[in-house]
Amino acid sequence: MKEFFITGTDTDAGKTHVTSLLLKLLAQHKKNAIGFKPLAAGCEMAFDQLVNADALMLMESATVSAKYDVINPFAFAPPIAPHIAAEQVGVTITLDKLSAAYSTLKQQGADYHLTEGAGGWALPINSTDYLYDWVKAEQLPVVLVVGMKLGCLNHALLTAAHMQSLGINCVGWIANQVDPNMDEYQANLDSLKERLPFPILAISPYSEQTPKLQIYKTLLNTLDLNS
Ligand SMILES: Nc1ncnc2c1ncn2[C@@H]1O[C@H](COP(=O)(O)OP(=O)(O)OP(=O)(O)O)[C@@H](O)[C@H]1O
Ligand SMILES: C[C@H](N)[C@H](N)CCCCCC(=O)O
Ligand SMILES: [Mg+2]
Repeated sequence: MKEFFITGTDTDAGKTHVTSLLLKLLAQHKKNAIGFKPLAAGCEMAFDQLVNADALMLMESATVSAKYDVINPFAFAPPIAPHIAAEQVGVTITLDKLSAAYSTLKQQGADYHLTEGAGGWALPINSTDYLYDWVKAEQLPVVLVVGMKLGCLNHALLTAAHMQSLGINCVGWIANQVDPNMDEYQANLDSLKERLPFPILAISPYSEQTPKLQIYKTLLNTLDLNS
């Protein structure tokens, strides 16, 4: 069984975009894979339940299916910080509840479990805990999606430094070109390659029509897709 937590430099960094591509890559290699979106804020009612576009996209890209609630156990309507949305409806998100939901996900028969975070790395889940506390408790290997835009150097380097301070195993990062007109894109990419303390796994070029990954060998090694 392999498992990864996909975090990002910020909300809209492209975590869902990249996680969906990773699930499709696993499908191409005939792997049983499932996505997990534990916390989703920004949901709509459909068939009497709140559903989130990220969770639906992960479900579409996965080879293993499961009921919606299993993929997305915490769903909130307003597109705001999840712990605030939870408080508004009297829900308390806890580390134990997240772990219980993750156990259920792991009973669905997948060999790969890709969990998408929410927002950036330092996401509060209640008044005292952060989503990274859960990542640490579960000892999940982490992939950092860097949304390539002005400001991403600071976000990426602070995220990496904080992960290191917690002893998190970040297996690598993926450059996601969210801004097709970013000035000095290549120089920024090189600056991150030089400074981030973990390897680049892939580049996700800007594409609205046919999203794809430029895969580095490090990604195939990380996902165990060499054979
Ligand atoms: N490589 C790309 N090319 C073109 N569009 C992209 C790319 N990556 C992301 N996008 C678009 O940018 C937006 C934000 O991406 P995405 O939803 O994956 O971010 P996120 O990190 O998952 O955000 P959230 O914190 O809400 O979960 C989406 O509309 C997505 O389609
Ligand atoms: C609504 C949005 N798309 C995400 N689902 C939640 C983003 C939370 C960001 C919290 C923060 O860091 O300020
Ligand atoms: Mg997302």
